Amino acid sequence: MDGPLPPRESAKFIAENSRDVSIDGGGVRRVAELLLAKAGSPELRLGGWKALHELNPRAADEAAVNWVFVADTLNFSFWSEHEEHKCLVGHRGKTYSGYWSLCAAINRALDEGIPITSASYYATVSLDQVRHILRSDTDVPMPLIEERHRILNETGKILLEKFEGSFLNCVRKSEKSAQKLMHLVVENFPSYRDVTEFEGKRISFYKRAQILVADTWSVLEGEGDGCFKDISSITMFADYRLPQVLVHLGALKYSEELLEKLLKGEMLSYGSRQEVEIRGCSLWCVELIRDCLLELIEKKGEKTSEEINSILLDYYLWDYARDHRDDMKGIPFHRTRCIYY
Ligand SMILES: Nc1nc2c(c(CN[C@H]3C=C[C@H](O)[C@@H]3O)cn2[C@@H]2O[C@H](COP(=O)(O)O)[C@@H](O)[C@H]2O)c(=O)[nH]1
Repeated sequence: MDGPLPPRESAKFIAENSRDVSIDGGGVRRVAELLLAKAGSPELRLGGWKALHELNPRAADEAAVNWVFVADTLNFSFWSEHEEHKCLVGHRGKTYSGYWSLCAAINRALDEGIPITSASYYATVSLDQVRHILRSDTDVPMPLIEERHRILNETGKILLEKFEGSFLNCVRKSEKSAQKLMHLVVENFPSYRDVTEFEGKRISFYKRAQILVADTWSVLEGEGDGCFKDISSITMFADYRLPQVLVHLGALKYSEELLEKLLKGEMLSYGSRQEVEIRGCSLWCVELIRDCLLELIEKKGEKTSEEINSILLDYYLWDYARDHRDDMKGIPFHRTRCIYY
């Protein structure tokens, strides 16, 4: 049986058949114009991954690559029932929520001498130890702790068996191809298989596999083993924040019925029609924004030092969503509880 449609083709197919989610051409252009003003700035450059985020590793060595691997293996489902009542992690004097609470917990464990980024450790780490490592400073634990424990054991064992315990060996097997690395990850690590059905077709988003490739490219600063010749083939990462910010910016629109459902906080199951439409249209929307932005840069005759790709647009929009949390209060994010994003 041949594999699912790749993410970009999946997104195009979904956008062409979507009922409750649509892309707004005028909104796409306005977002591209917003980003044009940022072209060349640190927020839209590869170096921003380290420069703008103090929890990300500074180094570009094997340990840093293995830090990225364990972070992206657990990079899912941080949203809480009530926004004001959520998991928080304090680290070196600052308090972090959401995805950053995971990174803070990883760095806190390393500071405590717990080798959480070593496969030989997390392949057999116990549930109680994982509860301790990911502990919250509030009475709200990080969601899906049992799943995180199961995935750590499963992933650690595979990394030991197939890649001598280091994700850098998996990166080297990709021979500097982002696509090959993405496929190596989904073929070998079951928790990364973000695949579902839409209108009778098998489709894929591979959100965590794609962000793993992107973060590997970023932590290696696009050099050496991280110099992926096809890095621009990686799409944005279909999570629950990007749709929210794209709706806020007017590039994506929900039907009345869907908006009402989301405002009530109703859950959407992974793989349900509306959840797939939200993720697929968001992905396709960012592809259109990138095309429009590259056109505007071309027209302006501006040569940006680095090629703008969907990864850098995604990072920018995700950080934008973080920085504009209050402005976005009226726009609901979709609530799906799963291990894929
Ligand atoms: N599309 C997209 N989704 C991303 C990220 C990241 C972290 N990447 C940062 C790290 C280094 C780089 O500099 C990036 O800035 C996490 N997520 C997803 O968001 C959700 C968590 O959201 P909240 O509850 O607000 O923390 C959850 O689904 C998580 O999987 C991204 O970049 N793009």
